[in-house]
Amino acid sequence: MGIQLKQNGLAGFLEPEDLAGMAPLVEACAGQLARGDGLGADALGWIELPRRYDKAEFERIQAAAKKIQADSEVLVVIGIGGSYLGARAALEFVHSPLYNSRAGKSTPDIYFVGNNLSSTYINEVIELIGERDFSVNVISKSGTTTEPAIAFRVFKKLLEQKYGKPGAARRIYATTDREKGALKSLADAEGYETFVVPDDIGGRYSVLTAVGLLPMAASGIDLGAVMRGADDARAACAESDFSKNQCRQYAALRHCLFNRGKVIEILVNYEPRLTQFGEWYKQLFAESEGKNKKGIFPTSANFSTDLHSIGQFIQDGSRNLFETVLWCPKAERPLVIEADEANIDGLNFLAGRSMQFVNSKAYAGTLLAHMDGGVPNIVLELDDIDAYHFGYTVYFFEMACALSGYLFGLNPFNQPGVESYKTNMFTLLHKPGYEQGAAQLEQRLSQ
Ligand SMILES: O=P(O)(O)OC[C@H]1O[C@](O)(CO)[C@@H](O)[C@@H]1O
Repeated sequence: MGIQLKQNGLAGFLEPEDLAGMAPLVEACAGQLARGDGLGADALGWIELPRRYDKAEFERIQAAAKKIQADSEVLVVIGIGGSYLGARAALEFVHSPLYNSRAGKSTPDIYFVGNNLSSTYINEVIELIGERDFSVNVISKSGTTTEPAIAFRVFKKLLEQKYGKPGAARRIYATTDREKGALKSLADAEGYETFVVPDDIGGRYSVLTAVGLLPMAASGIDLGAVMRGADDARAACAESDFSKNQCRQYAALRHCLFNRGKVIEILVNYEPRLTQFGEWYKQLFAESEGKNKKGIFPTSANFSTDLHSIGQFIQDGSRNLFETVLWCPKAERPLVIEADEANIDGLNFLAGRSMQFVNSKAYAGTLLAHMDGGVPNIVLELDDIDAYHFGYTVYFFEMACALSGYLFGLNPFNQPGVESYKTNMFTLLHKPGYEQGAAQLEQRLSQ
């Protein structure tokens, strides 16, 4: 159960001493995290979360999910960044990227909005909801982020038109700060049920709080299994013997590769259910590591799909890449390739083979080809792609990311760089308090 780290894709790129040499540094970082005396120490609530989560709130989340399932055909989840990526990843990881279209499903369709500024997208979601009953889960730790705030205005109004103000209030669930922020004030004033993003857990580390758990529960995901997976990962990631701690080894290996000029990590999967997990991973590592002109640039690829697009570059382009492959040998729903009498497509050599067998050869063949092309591969093997492994994998990456940030000497729990675009956008929008400098920005744009 859990994740197995495989290093055969590193042969020829790293020596055993490389890993051994990193061990004391990683151990020192792990010690700082455990003692809480490193950078960003006020944001370490995620470390013990799988065993110390608020059980009363957990019950309330499940009760709210039951109510949503009973009175809504659609749940609109409003949030951006860490306030939506984890829930979306969970939905696809545990159910399917085709979750909303599944025949005979008794849980609500789930649409994610407030994660862009496209009016076309919002209008399309409104059309998709149509006359159906719906509820809204608005999620924002700060309670002030522009994208979800605009989307919430739209969907709040729709709910109020359809159900009246008190009826709408019974269909709005707000996940936000315990005390402060515009969303908390609004929720208190209007009487929405609220859930908490704990003070000591940052947005991108919040998927195992109400932020991710309410949408997961509404979709029928077994929250107990998610938290069991996360707690098993917590125990495995705390293992003091470096040779048995796969999370610490992963953090060490990616840092060794960075030191060899491999400054881009591609998180690869061979299963469409993992595509959104790649999106969640990108925010986790990019906001945590990408600062002070340091860090490994995180990106993701979906194979074999992307072998037919960016595969060329990975094989043969600039040699500053490494891959971390999330591989699951099992297919939850197998499919056997049948013989065909005419065999015009020449595929009868595969007759009787499972599609997963072909997938496994694509994985093995690609691993070797990319190694031959100069791209080292770390493999993280999952036994299954289910609720338990979602919790496990989330925690494993959260810990690896925190360790990696400390290895770079960074605070992995802030994101000061995200403010620059916001400041410019607010200035250009003439938001009160941001008027200064508008003319200068407009002049630069007109050049
Ligand atoms: O939950 P909030 O406060 O709306 O923030 C959403 C996202 O925006 C960011 O703060 C970046 O602007 C992310 O770190 C965060 O996950």
